[in-house]
Amino acid sequence: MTAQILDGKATAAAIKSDLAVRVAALKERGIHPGLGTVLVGEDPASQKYVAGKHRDCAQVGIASIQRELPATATQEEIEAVVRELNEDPECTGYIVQLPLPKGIDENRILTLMDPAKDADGLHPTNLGRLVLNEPGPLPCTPYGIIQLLRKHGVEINGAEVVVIGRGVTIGRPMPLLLTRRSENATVTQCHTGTRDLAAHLRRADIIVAAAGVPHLVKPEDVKPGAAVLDVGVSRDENGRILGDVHPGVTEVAGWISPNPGGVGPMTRAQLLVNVVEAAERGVAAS
Ligand SMILES: Nc1nc2c(c(=O)[nH]1)N[C@@H](CN(C=O)c1ccc(C(=O)N[C@@H](CCC(=O)O)C(=O)O)cc1)CN2
Repeated sequence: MTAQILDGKATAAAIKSDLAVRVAALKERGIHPGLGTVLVGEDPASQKYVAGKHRDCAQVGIASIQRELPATATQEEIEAVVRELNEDPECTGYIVQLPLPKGIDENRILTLMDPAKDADGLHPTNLGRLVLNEPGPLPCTPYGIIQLLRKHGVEINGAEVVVIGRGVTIGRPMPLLLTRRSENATVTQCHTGTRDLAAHLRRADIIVAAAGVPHLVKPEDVKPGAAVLDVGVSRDENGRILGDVHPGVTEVAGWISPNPGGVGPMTRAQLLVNVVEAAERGVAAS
């Protein structure tokens, strides 16, 4: 068996062309969505991701607001930029690119954001809304993964899903989304304390690998026909991406997300969905 491709690039392109129409409709009503990004330091991967987010904005007609600080920026300097974006009427939603440099209190920065402008769905209020099943922005990578599965007709309802990882952007929120009634999956969360990862993987209909450990998911541990989402990003000595999924898994799985070209573009598309939905909610409330 050779796995079918969960094509994030094509799926994200379709989402973005729908968003372009919605942005045009908002502009006709005098609403001009603008996405802000806060990038601290010179990490080449983060610079690339942020540049991609602004390229996407240009494609759908969302204005871009970019704030860059050096790696030496203090907690107070970053907080000042967050306060400034909270007040900026041109910025209808924004993100703080993670990770922040060592020594910076990331949770304090996220908490300081105006939850109504949190385009990442990572503010404690918005994570709380997710737990309570109330409307709000959804964390971009987890919701991008759900959309990727839905658009390719992969059955989530009743599926046994293994999520590997427990970070704030993916591992923590992913099970919350998958266990909503609308998705209805059964989730096992694995992490560095899991005793027998392979035993869990072998039972999974869907695997979300977000550990950041190159080739952690091996072909012999994947159930034939399973859907495998490769979220991990490590780099080889030439800067090329090494995913969490061993290339041999393609011969066993039913579905596989390429990396690059899978979950990354979906993360960016979902970010724009959050910006547009927040603007539309504003219209509905006015
Ligand atoms: N504030 C946030 N920080 C981070 C998040 C997040 O959701 N919010 N997630 C990741 C990084 N990320 C988003 O910012 C992200 C990762 C990957 C991509 C992407 O388009 N990847 C391309 C490949 C790019 C390359 O060659 O390196 C792909 O997969 O095709 C976009 C965004 C951590 N930080």
